[in-house]
Amino acid sequence: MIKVGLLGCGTVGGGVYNILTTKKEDIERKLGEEIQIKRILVNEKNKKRKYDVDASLLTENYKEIIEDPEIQLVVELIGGETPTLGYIKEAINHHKNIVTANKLILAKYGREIFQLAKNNNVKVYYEGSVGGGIPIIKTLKESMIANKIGRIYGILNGTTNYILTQMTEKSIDFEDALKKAQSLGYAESDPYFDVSGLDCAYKISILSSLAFESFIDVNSIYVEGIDKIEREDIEIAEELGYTIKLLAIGKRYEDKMLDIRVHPTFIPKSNPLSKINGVYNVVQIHGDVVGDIMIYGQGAGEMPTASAVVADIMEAAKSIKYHIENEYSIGRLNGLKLIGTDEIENSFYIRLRVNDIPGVFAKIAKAFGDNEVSIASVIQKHRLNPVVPIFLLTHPIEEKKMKKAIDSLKELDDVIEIKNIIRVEDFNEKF
Ligand SMILES: NC(=O)C1=CN([C@@H]2O[C@H](COP(=O)(O)OP(=O)(O)OC[C@H]3O[C@@H](n4cnc5c(N)ncnc54)[C@H](OP(=O)(O)O)[C@@H]3O)[C@@H](O)[C@H]2O)C=CC1
Ligand SMILES: N[C@@H](CC=O)C(=O)O
Repeated sequence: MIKVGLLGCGTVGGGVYNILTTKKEDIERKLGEEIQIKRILVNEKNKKRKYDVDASLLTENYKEIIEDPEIQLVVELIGGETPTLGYIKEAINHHKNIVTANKLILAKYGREIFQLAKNNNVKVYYEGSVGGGIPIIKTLKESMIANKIGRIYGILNGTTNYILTQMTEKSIDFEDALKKAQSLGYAESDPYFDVSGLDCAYKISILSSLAFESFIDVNSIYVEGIDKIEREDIEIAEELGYTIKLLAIGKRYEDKMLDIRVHPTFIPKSNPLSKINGVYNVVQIHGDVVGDIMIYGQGAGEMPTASAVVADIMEAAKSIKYHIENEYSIGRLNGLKLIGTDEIENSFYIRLRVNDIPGVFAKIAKAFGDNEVSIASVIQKHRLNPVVPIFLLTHPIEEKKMKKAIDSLKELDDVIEIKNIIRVEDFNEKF
């Protein structure tokens, strides 16, 4: 019998408890071993819970789990950095294997945690940390092991994808869509992490560390969230044949450089990523042997995430049962440098408000240099006003050149305000 301690019994922890108790026999049959939850750490023992959790298992004292010699596996589903990082490290020092869905901890402290686990000859499993129910960690670590990965595209945050879909399809406001995502259990306890793009940055740093075998410092990733996206941007994107998604990008250039970033992106409607809606996430990977693969599923929520966590628990139990040694972990190679976004060439969508005077487009186009702007248009419904919104779509241009052009736009008297700038991904690069 493998005895497990759960840290947290909220959205995901509750789902894990439910699966481990209702599918107990099934799990034992598949594993050839019983899994027993011995203790569950929560913040408040007397809180009303969704599932009928055996009250005798609940504790508010983490030491009852971490210092229990019978518990071989600790499943961390509290989230955040404090007190979680300390609990994980203490558990490893007590020779417990770890399962976690905590992307923040892995992205920020992964190297330290994996080293500590190696020193203590225990393992850390983290399938639930990226893409909810999508088996993406296993895909990268095992199924694609023969490949050199050239590129990863991911829609990796269920909350923001749900919000953008609601804003696009149902014309629901940002705030209302966020409230719905929270009530469905998709959002982080502080939804700032979702909306700001940080959650997505943690996830792409974990995937990139695995794919490019090079520990990625999450603080050096360019991150932009969805908080500046307005309905107008979504409508224009639709008219132009694009959908706006919060896209995570990881690209390898010539074994020397990595381009890793997270930002709202215009995705052509012809690309399958544009069709991934609601809480669904997707990861598209290019490997030199297999070519492109795409894997998608629900990226957040109780049961999809619990599915990934229970898979990890079962794998950890198997490893404990058969005494399988700790193998490699993320970040084996060094030396790949991150490129700053200034060096990267993209097309850009730019929305501004200008005085509606003859010749205003010509002045704006001049700021970009000849031939850099492919489409410039007035948003027609505002045409009778003296100040009108317009948008531009540039040809591919280096970001630093685009910024220079924006600076010169700001100096034009007829440009009242730059409302939004969004990158357009063309998906045509070859790896
Ligand atoms: N929700 C989702 O869709 C997904 C979440 N994740 C990750 O899974 C983890 C858990 O998320 P989620 O289940 O949504 O979080 P919840 O907020 O729903 O649950 C957190 C749990 O931790 C307990 N807890 C919080 N603080 C403490 C503390 N200081 N000491 C002891 N227990 C504490 C809470 O106790 P109590 O119940 O008493 O309040 C609760 O049971 C996070 O790392 C998150 O990023 C990953 C993928 C998807
Ligand atoms: N808040 C996250 C939860 C899963 O990681 C999301 O919305 O994707």
